[in-house]
Amino acid sequence: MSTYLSAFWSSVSALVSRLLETLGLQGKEGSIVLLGLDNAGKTTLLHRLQTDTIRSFPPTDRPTESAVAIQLGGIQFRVTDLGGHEAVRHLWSDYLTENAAVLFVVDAADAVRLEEAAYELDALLHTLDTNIAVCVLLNKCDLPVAMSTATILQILEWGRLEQERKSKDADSAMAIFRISVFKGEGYSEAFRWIGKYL
Ligand SMILES: Nc1nc2c(ncn2[C@@H]2O[C@H](COP(=O)(O)OP(=O)(O)OP(=O)(O)O)[C@@H](O)[C@H]2O)c(=O)[nH]1
Ligand SMILES: [Mg+2]
Repeated sequence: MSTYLSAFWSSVSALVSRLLETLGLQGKEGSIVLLGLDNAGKTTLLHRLQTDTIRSFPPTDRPTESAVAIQLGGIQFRVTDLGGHEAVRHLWSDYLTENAAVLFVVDAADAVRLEEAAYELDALLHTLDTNIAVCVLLNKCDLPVAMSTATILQILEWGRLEQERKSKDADSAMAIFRISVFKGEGYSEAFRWIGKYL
């Protein structure tokens, strides 16, 4: 019986490996930089990825790098969490190396600061190499006051940002996902997307 079981599991794992290979995700490694305004939820996300638990953190002042194995895609990511408050945003540019992808986290429930987030995203895209994939995460979608995607896209001027990047490089990649770190929703899809560009 146990021989049957172990044969079964080894064929399941072979099947999963083949599937990941087909998806181009097997054995991949990449580095990701977490950016976005202070209080967006970057450190909470990194901690959830590492431990699948939620806890609170003081604002990040020093960049923190962690290796995180994302189970879903079978990809090993190195994630660097940077502080988002204004005084430390100048550090962002030091981490935008060519093999990194950017996760830009936005607090979808903070209407007051959405324009500030829009300004920073715009500024980032102006300095960023077009071969660096940019994935915007609209976090805190568990809150009833979270804004609709349509409203956020309009305030971020997403259409213009996309057009400007595409006009510089037709192959440039950017995408946007609604997530809730608290509920554990949305970010697996985002990592799966970003995995294609590492
Ligand atoms: N409702 C809700 N709150 C969240 C979620 N994710 C994070 N938060 C809260 O948002 C606040 C800020 O989280 P942090 O992860 O410290 O934010 P940060 O982006 O790392 O901030 P800096 O380090 O200052 O740049 C905390 O109170 C978190 O508990 C979420 O999915 N839903
Ligand atoms: Mg932080």
